[in-house]
Amino acid sequence: MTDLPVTVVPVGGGAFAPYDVVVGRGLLATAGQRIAPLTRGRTVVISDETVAAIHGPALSASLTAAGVANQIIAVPAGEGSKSFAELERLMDRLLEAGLDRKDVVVALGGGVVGDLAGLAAALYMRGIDFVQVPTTLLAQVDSSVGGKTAIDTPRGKNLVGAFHQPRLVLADIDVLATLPPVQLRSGWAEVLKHGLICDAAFFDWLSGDGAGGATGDPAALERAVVRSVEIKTGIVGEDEKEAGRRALLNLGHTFGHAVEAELGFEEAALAHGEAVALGCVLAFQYSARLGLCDPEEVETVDAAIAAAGLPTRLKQAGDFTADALIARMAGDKKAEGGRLTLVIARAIGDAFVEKTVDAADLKAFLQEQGAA
Ligand SMILES: NC(=O)c1ccc[n+]([C@@H]2O[C@H](COP(=O)([O-])OP(=O)(O)OC[C@H]3O[C@@H](n4cnc5c(N)ncnc54)[C@H](O)[C@@H]3O)[C@@H](O)[C@H]2O)c1
Ligand SMILES: O=C(O)C(=O)C[C@@H](O)[C@H](O)[C@H](O)COP(=O)(O)O
Ligand SMILES: [Zn+2]
Repeated sequence: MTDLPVTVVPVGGGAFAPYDVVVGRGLLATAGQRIAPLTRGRTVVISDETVAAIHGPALSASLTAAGVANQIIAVPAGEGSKSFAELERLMDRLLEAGLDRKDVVVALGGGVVGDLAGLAAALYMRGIDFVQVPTTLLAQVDSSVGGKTAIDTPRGKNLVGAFHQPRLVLADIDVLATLPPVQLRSGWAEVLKHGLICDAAFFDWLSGDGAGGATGDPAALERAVVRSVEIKTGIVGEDEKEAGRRALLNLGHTFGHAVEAELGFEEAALAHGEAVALGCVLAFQYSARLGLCDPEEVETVDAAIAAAGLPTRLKQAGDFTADALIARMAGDKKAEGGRLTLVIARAIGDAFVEKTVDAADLKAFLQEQGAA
């Protein structure tokens, strides 16, 4: 096993089997040794074409060295792969590979691969185990942890899915070195979100001394990943299936998902984290409009998000009508009986779920923000 220090964040406390999130450097090279005990000597690695070409060989060699026979199935890179069509192709390839119920699959990639492979694992023979090896910042800080798996439909984001927790998560900070800058920024948005939800001191650090993480500083990235995972696992351990507190992790997402759905998933014009960044600014602006949050706090949020090179204005994402955005928001999974639900905030680090959002007021707000 590697001599490099790692941080192990245990996930548990819920109704699911506990597992570890291991964060550190050089983890890909020793991944085989960590994954081998979970397998019966073989696995299928699910990746996307970009990640498979860059990091597939190292993972494959590590598995082989640990005595785990392996093959890689690669789906096209991008949000378009979170689709029924790609799920069907993937299920068929898993069946063709001859996996049985005791086999384990490994997801090597960003949130798209993790969400798709996780759902495939949840469905394959009614559920087999899977391991997450996240290769984007977003996947390391967020999507690989907590067991939400899903595909999109033209009607909206993540509307078909399952809760299916991984057996193990291996977050190797070194793989982030090959990530395009836009993807680092996108992941940084979910990191900032964690601070905005419940840790003002973390948010201060992210906007100050830790800001280099947004452009790839490995030490800042490692600290940001560890703290994000601690925050997320703390919430998921209490509320796996989003009966209550887990909805906080959706800060920025009701607006963000509406924007993503309006833009379309096939050729996603905006990365998920970019949409979330914009959504967080809108959530804080709306909180100030309701008189809940000090406008100065909104400016601080706006400035930190803009400084990370992330969008803060609706017009930066495209042209939208308020009615279309509200229709999308009403179809969000948090909405109950058609009632709009939003995660808003009293202050940085103090977000809460608001279940009675006035549609007419929200429409006026979106129009003030540039929607038609
Ligand atoms: N399940 C959850 O809890 C959860 C949480 C947050 C986001 N998500 C979902 O995650 C998805 C977004 O994930 P993402 O931002 O990781 O996008 P992604 O998986 O599409 O990856 C972004 C791009 O980076 C490339 N890439 C990945 N790792 C790389 C590396 N190390 N080097 C070079 N290129 C690399 C990919 O090929 C892709 O082109 C969205 O669908 C979102 O809904 C899910
Ligand atoms: O883990 C969660 O819970 C989250 O909400 C994390 C989000 O960042 C993530 O994008 C998630 O996929 C959104 O979930 P959804 O239920 O709104 O589709
Ligand atoms: Zn998200």
